[in-house]
Amino acid sequence: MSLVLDALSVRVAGGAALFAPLSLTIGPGEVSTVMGPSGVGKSTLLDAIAGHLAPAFTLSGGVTLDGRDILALPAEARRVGLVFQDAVLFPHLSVGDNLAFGLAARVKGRAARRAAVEAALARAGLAGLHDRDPASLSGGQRARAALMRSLLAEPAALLLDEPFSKLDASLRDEIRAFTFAHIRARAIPALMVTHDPADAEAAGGPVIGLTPQ
Ligand SMILES: Nc1ncnc2c1ncn2[C@@H]1O[C@H](COP(=O)(O)OP(=O)(O)OP(=O)(O)O)[C@@H](O)[C@H]1O
Repeated sequence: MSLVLDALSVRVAGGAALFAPLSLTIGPGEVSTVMGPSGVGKSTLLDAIAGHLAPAFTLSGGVTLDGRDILALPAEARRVGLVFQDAVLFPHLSVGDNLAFGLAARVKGRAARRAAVEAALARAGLAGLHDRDPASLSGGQRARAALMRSLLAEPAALLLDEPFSKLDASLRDEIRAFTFAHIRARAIPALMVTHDPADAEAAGGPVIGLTPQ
């Protein structure tokens, strides 16, 4: 599974491109990092790939995932997961129901869905917390649950927008290692936006500097 960007560029409708066209191939289990000045369009780049581009922008270039052109597809058909720093759990659902919300549609039947959620909770070190209220979890537990919810949807690629920046230092290393281990285990390509050079180093993949056009 590879994610390929071909001269991808975004412009404000009727205006100039935000950044120089970007071409990039991200292989299975690889995490490429995008860095660049504030406002250059890093979050907008991820939105464009995920299919959530605001109407104010227009897109040029191509994006393929596993050889399939995804730009013509609606967001929900792209199989691209997006994890961001403010990823929150739905407060009115239990922790387990939050994860079940992300569960791929192919998992049918109540018992099978419950088993898949329990297994994911255990993998995230959250065993026994199925029925808990999200507000009763620690910040690190919430971050792991939100990440698991994204992974349970079985995305074919994962986009990470400053995923660790709200975590305190003691948690950051743990969640970072957890996230990258899961990306490798699932052999999906990932693209991460960050301002933190330590994130890029831990990701281990290429670092791309996004430059204003
Ligand atoms: N709806 C909009 N209409 C016009 N311009 C917008 C709109 N939304 C965002 N922008 C502009 O698009 C540019 C890209 O924003 P974006 O959030 O992608 O930057 P970023 O590189 O992720 O920044 P940061 O590092 O600060 O998060 C910014 O200059 C922003 O002001």
